[in-house]
Amino acid sequence: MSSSMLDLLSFAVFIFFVQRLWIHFTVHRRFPLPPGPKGWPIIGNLFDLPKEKAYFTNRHTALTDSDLLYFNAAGTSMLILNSAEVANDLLVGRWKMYSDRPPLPMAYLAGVDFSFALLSYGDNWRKHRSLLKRELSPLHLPAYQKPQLQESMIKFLHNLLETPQQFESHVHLLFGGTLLSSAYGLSIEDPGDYYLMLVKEAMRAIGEVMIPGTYIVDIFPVLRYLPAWLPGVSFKKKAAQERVFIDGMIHETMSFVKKDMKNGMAKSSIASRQLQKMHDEGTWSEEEETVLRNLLASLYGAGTDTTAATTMNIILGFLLNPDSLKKGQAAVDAALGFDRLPNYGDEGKIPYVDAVVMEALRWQPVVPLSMNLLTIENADIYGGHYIPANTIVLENTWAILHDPATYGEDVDQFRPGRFLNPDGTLNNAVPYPSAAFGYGRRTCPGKSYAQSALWLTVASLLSCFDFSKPVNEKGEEIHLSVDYIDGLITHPSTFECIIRPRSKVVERLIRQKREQQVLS
Ligand code: HEM
Repeated sequence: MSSSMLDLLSFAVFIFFVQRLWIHFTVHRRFPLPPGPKGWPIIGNLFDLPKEKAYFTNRHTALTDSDLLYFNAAGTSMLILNSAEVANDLLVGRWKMYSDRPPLPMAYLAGVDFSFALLSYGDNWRKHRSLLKRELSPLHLPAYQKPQLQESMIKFLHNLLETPQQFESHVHLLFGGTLLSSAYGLSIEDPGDYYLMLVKEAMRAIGEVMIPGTYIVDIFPVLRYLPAWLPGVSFKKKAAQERVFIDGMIHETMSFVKKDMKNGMAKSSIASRQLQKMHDEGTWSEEEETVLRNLLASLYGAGTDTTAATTMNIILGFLLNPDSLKKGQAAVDAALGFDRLPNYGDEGKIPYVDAVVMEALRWQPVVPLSMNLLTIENADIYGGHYIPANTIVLENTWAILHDPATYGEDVDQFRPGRFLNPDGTLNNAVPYPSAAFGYGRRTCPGKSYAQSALWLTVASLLSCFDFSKPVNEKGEEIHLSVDYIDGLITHPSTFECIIRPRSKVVERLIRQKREQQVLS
């Protein structure tokens, strides 16, 4: 290294420490960091970070009078927001500073940088978001997505009738299959479908390269420039292996649509409609197609496990609180009678169904510690506390939705009735659990789609089936012991449930509808 380079480097180090000292003696004296456990030199709170159920632990570690909890994980600042008030103040009120995503070097090496959900906030993100809005806004749902969900629901109910013990797999097929059909026009008939396996493999790969703290390149990003043959750089080999599945999902699905469009056989889908629109309006370009392709590839991952896990929570809620099942069935029967299945024309007419959806989103939020949002360049001062630049901000959705002051003392129970007035109408004084979908600019763009999908699922399950706990050889109910599996999306561990059609009439209705569907 030349002496001028060394001089420059020494100067940069000098400036860095002067800046640190200045912050320490001026800013921190007036504005301390938010409360948090006292850390060790250099490693800070690295060993204080909860290894599992962080959302729960963070709420309970939060120091008395503050809803902020601060960790310094070996130099990386992390801030947990434990109340709706601070989440609103920062993520909504100061969205310009709190809408980014942190860099994920390992995930990028494996090709996950395609994902809309991980894009940095800016023009490219806006382009993706407005395209999605065209297809998933509440205004557009009735044209394409709702008829699609209605179709898939018949297949789902029929599957439950045939093999009720495989209900978990049927739930995944319902939401995954519908999204693949909506996005690409794919008809997914069974869990072994080629495209379904392709996206599932890609999801597994994405999950593996995004496990925090697993790959050294995530701690020292500069290592990504080293050649793969060097010792200690095996993460590059792993990234290349997983990239095959991830690229496969992005490209093969889109190739399927383009081939069918060329042959004039393409079914209506987001891909076919948007590609056709680009060609009709003369706006097609490689770049526009890439935006569409990457956006669509993000939907399965963001939309399947979230809705499926919420549905599993609903079934679990019915088992743990059979009274909610009885009340729900009575409400659906009163609105529909006994000679037809629910449809979207019934939306808004059965408050108990809305209450079940809201309660499931609140009771076990499937993203309990919402994704990371990062202050971009600037530090911030909030509530008398100094928040350093580049802080990873995590919103504790679980804590927000388990606040007894908002939802009552029995927040840990599944009780849809908390959202209802005594006369059975919706009680607007109890807030909708919107925190389940995030705050600010990065709030979930699939919210309306998810709500509609869950609404029809709940109405259909209540109308058609009975759910009960499994029994032992003496006919006694077996105690349900269900744990929650942490991950990008939290879901209940596998549990058993007895599912039976409520009547011969409903059984016949489902079979008739399915037969018509297969013949058409
Ligand atoms: C019960 C169902 C769902 C829940 C609870 C849920 C929740 C969330 C949450 C908490 C976020 C992060 C928000 C933030 O960063 O602050 C998110 C982002 C996202 N969700 Fe959902 N989601 C659901 C269903 C869906 C569906 C069905 C789709 C698509 C059809 C979808 C697409 C997305 C996308 C693309 C993002 C990334 C947005 C961005 O980064 O700008 N989600 N969702």
